[in-house]
Amino acid sequence: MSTPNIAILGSGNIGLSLAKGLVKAGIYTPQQIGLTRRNVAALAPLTEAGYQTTANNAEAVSKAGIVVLAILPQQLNKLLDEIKPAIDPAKHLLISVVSGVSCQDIRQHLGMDVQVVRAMPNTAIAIGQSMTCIATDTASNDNIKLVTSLFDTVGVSIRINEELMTSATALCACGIAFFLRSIRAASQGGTEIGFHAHDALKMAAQTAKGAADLLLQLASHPEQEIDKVTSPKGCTIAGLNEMEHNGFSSAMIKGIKTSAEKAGVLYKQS
Ligand SMILES: NC(=O)C1=CN([C@@H]2O[C@H](COP(=O)(O)OP(=O)(O)OC[C@H]3O[C@@H](n4cnc5c(N)ncnc54)[C@H](OP(=O)(O)O)[C@@H]3O)[C@@H](O)[C@H]2O)C=CC1
Ligand SMILES: O=C(O)[C@@H]1CCC=N1
Repeated sequence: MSTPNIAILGSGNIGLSLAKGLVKAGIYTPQQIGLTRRNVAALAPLTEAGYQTTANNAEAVSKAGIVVLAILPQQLNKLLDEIKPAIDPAKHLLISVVSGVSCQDIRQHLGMDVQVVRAMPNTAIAIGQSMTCIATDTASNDNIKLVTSLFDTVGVSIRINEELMTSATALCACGIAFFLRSIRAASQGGTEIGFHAHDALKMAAQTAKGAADLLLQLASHPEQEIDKVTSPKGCTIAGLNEMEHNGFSSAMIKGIKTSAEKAGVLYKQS
């Protein structure tokens, strides 16, 4: 079965990352992807690259089988009102990456029984390295498989219960920023102890990549790998303990909890 054409409504950070990731993975050609935003002129380079760009969401929906909602929570209701006349529940599958909005919220606003699957990717989707969490309430197994297979081409995906989607948002989608800030902080430390900024950043990023790969490739626990680094009376444990005295783990845990709480109210506050 060939994958239906896709319309990405909201071509911002995550919408464009998804489009680029799908093309890079060879699942779609740019010509099979519709991209929308109100300021369509900003999509000129994408138009040149062959994507179907328009400011008309309903038109994009009518040309697609899969419709990705990639706008901000506060922009969702207006967009749903706009595309409602173009949606055919027998033809369309909706994939929502919008944080804090349930499948039921979307069906309720549309007033129709269309199939909705939520996906929570992160921006590493642009390079095929997303951690994507997938959830639904009423979508068919075939459609869940279709969405999973799509996101499997642009990273790793897992299916979770829908009530955990706000937690997934914090840990994986926001998480990219948390780990990037950690790498940035490490590079700032590196510069203070003698490296040029660009060297320090490269060294910190590759070190972070190695740490992540140790866990993923060896399926080991972080503390098991940390124990291998911390020589008795050594410099690693001295640095690590200093970080913990300053609340390193605590700051990460509290930040993730705060993000999850915020993700849960984004739509209700909009
Ligand atoms: N950024 C991330 O890492 C992730 C984001 N998400 C979720 O994805 C969604 C989008 O986030 P993000 O990409 O960061 O946000 P952006 O603000 O970067 O992108 C939103 C895009 O939607 C467009 N837009 C707004 N209203 C409309 C409309 N009525 N019709 C068509 N396009 C419209 C905007 O362009 P214009 O103003 O020109 O219309 C903009 O390009 C959010 O719900 C977020 O929670 C999920 C996972 C990760
Ligand atoms: O910051 C946000 O609200 C969005 C959701 C996850 C990543 N970015």
